[in-house]
Amino acid sequence: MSVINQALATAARLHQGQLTKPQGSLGKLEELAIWFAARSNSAVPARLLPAVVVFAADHGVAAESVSAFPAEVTGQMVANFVAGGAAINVLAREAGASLSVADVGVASSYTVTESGNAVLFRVPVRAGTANLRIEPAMSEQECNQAWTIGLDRVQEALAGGKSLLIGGEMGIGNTTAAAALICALTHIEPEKIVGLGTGITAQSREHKVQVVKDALARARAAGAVSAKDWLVQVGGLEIAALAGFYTGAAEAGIPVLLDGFITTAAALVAVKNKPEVADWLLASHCSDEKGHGHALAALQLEPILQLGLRLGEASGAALTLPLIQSALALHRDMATFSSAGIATK
Ligand SMILES: Cc1cc2ncn([C@H]3O[C@H](COP(=O)(O)O)[C@@H](O)[C@H]3O)c2cc1C
Ligand SMILES: O=C(O)c1cccnc1
Repeated sequence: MSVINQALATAARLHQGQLTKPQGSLGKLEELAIWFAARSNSAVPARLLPAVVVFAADHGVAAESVSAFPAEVTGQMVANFVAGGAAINVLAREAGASLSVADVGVASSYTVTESGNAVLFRVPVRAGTANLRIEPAMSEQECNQAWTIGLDRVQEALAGGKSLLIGGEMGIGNTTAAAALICALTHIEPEKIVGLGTGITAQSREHKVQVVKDALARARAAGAVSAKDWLVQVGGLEIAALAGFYTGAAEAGIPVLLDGFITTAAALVAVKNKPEVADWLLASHCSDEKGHGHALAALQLEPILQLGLRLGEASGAALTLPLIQSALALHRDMATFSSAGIATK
């Protein structure tokens, strides 16, 4: 596991104090620049080279009517990513981030026409998870296989010189799996965590709460204890790949920008599995999904934005990139009091 460099943080803080502005006047942007300095090789880090990887997979629990959309949408959206028409295609392009999609377990067949800005890796572990309400979502071996796909994506990003990793997800039914994981790992009750996902009714949400309660009771009876046990029992293939992705990023010493509810559930798994992963995580936004704020608080993360988003796909993280790049540009390019000949206090 890579360790963060406190000496660079101190040097970056000193540098901030010399820039031509009242100290602290750039608020959170100052803290962001210092945060990145501690996770780079310089007190004044270079512009970030961000990579977005969207992990896609299906969920057997979709059979329980927990989503407003049918399961086929997962594969159809993968085709949309490759064609360039999804929100994340637009946002990654705007932010200058590379975009790839990893199919780690889409159940339906889909046809792709490569015309957009996303590269597709077809590496399905199985055709979607099993229904986590009634049986383990996947086997331990399948979970490890999905986790390793996340690690592989980090290696590719490293080889490409990327300096910030963003994971996204696509998988109809995955707010149910994410909610179950968050409940299991934070001991917060499902009523506080289960949300509306793609836009189910309040009545459907009550049913979704019961599905999560049943899944938790079943998994507990099956002897789930560790974060990885819970991932096998109530997780998802894309969530396992994301947890591997975050763990690999921390091992390689590359900062991670989290997205919404599902990616935060994956981060919880990664951190409960290896607490040092937490040092490398930054929260982009707090989504409108009911339990997201609780999950971020459990990770002691403060989101940068709160825009009422509830999309996923890494959209919130991509939207935060321009702010982060601005924070680093200010840190890098502003004049100092002495270079500009400006009187100090
Ligand atoms: C067209 C469309 C595009 C999406 N992009 C992300 N999601 C988001 O919605 C899903 C989770 O919500 P639930 O648990 O209610 O199914 C995930 O696929 C997530 O990424 C989408 C959903 C839809 C319908
Ligand atoms: O918070 C999210 O990432 C989210 C919320 C609803 C649906 N999909 C994703």
